Amino acid sequence: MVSIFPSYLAPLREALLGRAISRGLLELTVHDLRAWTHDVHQAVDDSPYGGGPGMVMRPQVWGDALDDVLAGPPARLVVPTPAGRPFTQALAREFSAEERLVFACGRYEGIDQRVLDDAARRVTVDEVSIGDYVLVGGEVAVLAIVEAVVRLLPGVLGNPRSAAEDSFSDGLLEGPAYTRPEVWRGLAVPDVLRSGNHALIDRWRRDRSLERTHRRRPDLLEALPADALDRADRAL
Ligand SMILES: COc1ccc(Cn2ccc3ccc(-c4cc(N)[nH]n4)cc32)cc1
Repeated sequence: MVSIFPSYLAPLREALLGRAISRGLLELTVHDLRAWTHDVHQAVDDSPYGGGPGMVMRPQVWGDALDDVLAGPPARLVVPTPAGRPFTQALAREFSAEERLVFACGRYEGIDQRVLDDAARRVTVDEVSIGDYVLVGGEVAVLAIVEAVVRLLPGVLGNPRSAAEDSFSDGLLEGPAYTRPEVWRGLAVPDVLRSGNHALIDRWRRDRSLERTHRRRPDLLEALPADALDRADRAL
């Protein structure tokens, strides 16, 4: 990863991801973009051609940085931007199959487009958005993307079932989850979950997922392949 705020990416070395690194399941290197500046002010930005608010990150510094960081085994360059294509669970799976990913964290109003155009001559460049809202820089997006990708790597999650079955894997939202106590502040756990009847439990969970998806994300239902919903689903 390349950033002018390398410490913003320190959380990637905590908890589950930190353990995955110490277990050798993945390697993480964070570079400070300013290492590739040569002027005393270590300038990384300049005014935008055509005018407009804010500053744009200079191509020379990013070009030199990516020349070095992209050298070595083939990598895919991931560049978070509000103007990117949506980052989805499908793209997370695609990224998780890559041997090497390089993340360019922009700041200001973004990176001079020629940096991405030049990189695209050598590697696959993915400009991705993590949602329809504007952040201040790419680091938070990289934290989200890396977490979504690394949890899919074999051995990272204690329970591999959870990655295979988590929401968005079957195209629906996760339903409600419960644990002890059976009654908490007058609220009881749905009886079916304590029935031990796993066919009934699976049906109940599927119904809750369908209901929630229908209520909160009807777009996901529309996107389901025709054969994804069985007769019982449709009866809901
Ligand atoms: C209007 O154009 C703008 C362009 C960039 C910015 C700030 N900024 C600079 C680099 C950078 C990288 C990613 C993102 C981002 C990604 C998502 N999903 N939201 N925001 C934001 C970023 C503000 C405004």
